[in-house]
Amino acid sequence: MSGRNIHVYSEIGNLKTVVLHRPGEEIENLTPDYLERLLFDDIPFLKVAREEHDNFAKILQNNGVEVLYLEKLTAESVECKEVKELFLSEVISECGIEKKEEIEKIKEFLRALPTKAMVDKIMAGVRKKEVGYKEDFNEYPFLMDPMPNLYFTRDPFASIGKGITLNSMRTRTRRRETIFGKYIFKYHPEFKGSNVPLWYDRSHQYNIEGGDELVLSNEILAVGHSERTDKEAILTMAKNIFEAGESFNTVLIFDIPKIRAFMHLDTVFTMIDHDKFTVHPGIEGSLKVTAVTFDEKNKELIMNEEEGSLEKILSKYLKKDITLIRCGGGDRIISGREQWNDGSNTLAIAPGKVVTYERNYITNEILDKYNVTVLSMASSELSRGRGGPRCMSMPLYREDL
Ligand SMILES: NC(=[NH2+])NCCC[C@H](N)C(=O)O
Repeated sequence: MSGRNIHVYSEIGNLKTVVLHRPGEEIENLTPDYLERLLFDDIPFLKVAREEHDNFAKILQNNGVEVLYLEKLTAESVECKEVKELFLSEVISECGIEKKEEIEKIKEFLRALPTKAMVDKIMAGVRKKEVGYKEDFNEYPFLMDPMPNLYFTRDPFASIGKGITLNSMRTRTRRRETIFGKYIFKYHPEFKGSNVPLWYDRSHQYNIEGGDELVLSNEILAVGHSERTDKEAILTMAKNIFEAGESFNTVLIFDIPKIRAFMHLDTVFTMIDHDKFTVHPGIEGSLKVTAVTFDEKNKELIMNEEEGSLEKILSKYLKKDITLIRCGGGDRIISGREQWNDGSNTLAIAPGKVVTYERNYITNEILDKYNVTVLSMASSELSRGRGGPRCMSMPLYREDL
């Protein structure tokens, strides 16, 4: 089976391969009691969420993108007995079960399933009654929590250059999601031989999430210091990338407000063409940008705080005039509404060709006026998880510009 490589040196190069996760039974395991802890604002109707997601996949496939599914890649990675045992032990060890008897029961229950069904069940969560325990109505029903955020494949691991960051997620509910990427890149028949370099590892103390990681060019990265990502993690990742001799020579750290609406940099800022970005006006006034470079001789990072407007800073580093397209046109109400529904979270599948949510029709009309090709999709149910088309996708291969 031929090896696959990671190759992502821009946000806009023709997208050739992407990882998605089709919303699973984990969505049906959401209830009001746990919505906040599980990072959802409402309970999606799974049937419709799947229809919307299938349409998303079809848009990509109709535009020449190979769609891989996280759940299938994981099942293919843990098929062999030894790896499956390692995987089961790691997944169970991180779900907070303490009693040895419960650990053995849930391991036996999962081991007995066909591999793909086992992966689907781990993602969906395991209830106490599924392994033979009595459930009182008022007690917590899960032995293993559901992972409803898995369809936001942008965050647990992120492709940069030839490698990935295997991320250390901020919240407990999303931490186990990174185990899937760990086993795919270590054991999947099409990846294990590629020795994909890790620019960051899930075991590291400081947090970083993929929604904060943007590849602006083959030299420049932009990373959000956000509600979910620590500056220390960005610096560790930067040093690993610089020392590996990749083509990147600068990491721009965007210090953005630490609030849920702006949870990741890509909720307020995405690249859509060689010289165009969408941006939420809510970050422009207070934005602080720090440029991180590398002193090869002393093997040290150098940090310089950038002055001036976002356009000026981007123009300086991308060496071209930059246009910022404000989500919602800059109107306080429209921008607020459309940013909340991920109007700034565009996925570029080619230069000037993006996937967006149809509900953000004002921003879409503005993009059209800038000659951006907009492929819009319904998202009434998907939006309840508070993520957009970029959140729901992790590129593995983009053609160079
Ligand atoms: N790249 C992104 N903007 N991801 C959005 C993730 C949404 C998810 N409910 C969370 O809070 O983590």
